[in-house]
Amino acid sequence: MQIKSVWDGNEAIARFTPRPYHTAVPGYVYGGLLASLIDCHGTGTASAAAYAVTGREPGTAPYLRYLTASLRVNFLKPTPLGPELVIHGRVKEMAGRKVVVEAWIEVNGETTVQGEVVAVQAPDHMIEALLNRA
Ligand SMILES: CCCCCCCCCCCCCCCC(=O)SCCNC(=O)CCNC(=O)[C@H](O)C(C)(C)COP(=O)(O)OP(=O)(O)OC[C@H]1O[C@@H](n2cnc3c(N)ncnc32)[C@H](O)[C@@H]1OP(=O)(O)O
Repeated sequence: MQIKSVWDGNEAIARFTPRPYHTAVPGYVYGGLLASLIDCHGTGTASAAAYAVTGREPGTAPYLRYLTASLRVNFLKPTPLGPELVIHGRVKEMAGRKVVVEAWIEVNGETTVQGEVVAVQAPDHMIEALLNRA
């Protein structure tokens, strides 16, 4: 998704403006795209939180990267196509290699999508693959 998730010490925020081809019902954003945003931002939030609790600088080695073990998405209201979406992520639970992140999407100040990501720390060989991707 190429989103940039920014950690503010309490939660992570990302912004994304869907394009006209991200549509299913005319005028509204495709749900699969919204689920992907929750997924990407949820795993990014898990990573940022893992660095924060260990007092480490984000993005430094040894790398802390997360895989999606479970993704749940509730579409509360149709999401209008056009305005910028604000994706929020907040840690609900953190234990061992697992981080549970609650995430939601706001448009025009209204929450239209709510989700939860169970993220598990990626094994070393997958972290290598993530770091080496084009
Ligand atoms: C803000 C700044 C940003 C920073 C910059 C970040 C940049 C970041 C960019 C990269 C971002 C890439 C994001 C990729 C996001 C995908 O797209 S990942 C692709 C889709 N996911 C997959 O392919 C995963 C496939 N599944 C697996 O590989 C394995 O099942 C898993 C998920 C690694 C878990 O297996 P495992 O390592 O054997 O883990 P296991 O010991 O069984 O379980 C560990 C814990 O997780 C729990 N768990 C495992 N599976 C589940 C499940 N399905 N449901 C609930 N709990 C579960 C277990 O119960 C256990 O919990 P505890 O008992 O410890 O409480």
